[in-house]
Amino acid sequence: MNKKIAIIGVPMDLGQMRRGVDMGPSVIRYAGVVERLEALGWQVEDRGDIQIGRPKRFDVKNESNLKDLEEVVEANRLLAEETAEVIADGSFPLILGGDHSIAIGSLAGTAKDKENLGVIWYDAHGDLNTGETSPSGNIHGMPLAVSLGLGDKSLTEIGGFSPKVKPENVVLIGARSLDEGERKLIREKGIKVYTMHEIDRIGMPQVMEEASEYVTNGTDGVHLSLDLDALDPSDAPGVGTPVVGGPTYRETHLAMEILAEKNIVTSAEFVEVNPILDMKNQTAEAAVALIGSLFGEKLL
Ligand SMILES: NC(=[NH2+])NCCC[C@H](N)C(=O)O
Ligand SMILES: [Mn+2]
Ligand SMILES: [Mn+2]
Repeated sequence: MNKKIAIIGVPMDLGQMRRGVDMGPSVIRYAGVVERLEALGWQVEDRGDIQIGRPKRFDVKNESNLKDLEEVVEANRLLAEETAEVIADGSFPLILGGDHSIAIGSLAGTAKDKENLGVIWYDAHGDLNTGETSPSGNIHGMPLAVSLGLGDKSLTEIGGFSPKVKPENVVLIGARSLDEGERKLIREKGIKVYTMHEIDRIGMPQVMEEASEYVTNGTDGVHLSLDLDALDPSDAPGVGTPVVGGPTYRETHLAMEILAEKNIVTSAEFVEVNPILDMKNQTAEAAVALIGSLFGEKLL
């Protein structure tokens, strides 16, 4: 990792139906992300927020079963450009969501000029739906499929190339809620998944050892996409699609610390923090603490 971090806020809430996740970047800043990173010796530039269009009415699906598609496409286009710019400038892009649909733009930006980007998808969900398989029409359930080149063209072609990532360079960690189409896709593409079963069985340290090895094998960078709903809802209640039985705050810290030790992550995003559903900003504070660990914070 270099010593420069560029923060990009993406106040996106159109990829799902719970309003409030657009305040995510704001509450993560309020929880002290810049100060936390500066205290670790990083040079931090907060580039402010990506502009998000407002639809006349929320949640209107198009014929391909995609809600608020136009606004999601436009914001991700802007995010892809901004992310690529930050990387060209020699900084580490740290993207703050917003719902998980923004991973479409951040991966379009980070995968530009990279043949083999590795991806760690730390999430309760697979986010591997397309318009055809999605039970909800919510684009936040689709970004990983889009990045693999699957789904609506207006999404896959953001950044002017597709796919952004190859299935063999992706690892899912923390999965415990997958739709039928997602399971099928995982089997078909042979995508590596550490479900809660594996985490319970071999423990987080072993999972992170193996996953780190896996995503660095033949890759030219590693993007960490961390959905706060990966954590158990008792530790991260402020998310729109909570699923019981997740890794704890402590296990997730350990995961971040292992990634810091290995020094393999080249870009990251923290998404789905929704202050309306949160308890006294607990989830935003968890995000900031995890970001601290990812960037090298230690107690002693
Ligand atoms: N980024 C997320 N929280 N995604 C949740 C997706 C939930 C469900 N699989 C769907 O497609 O609607
Ligand atoms: Mn999720
Ligand atoms: Mn997600």
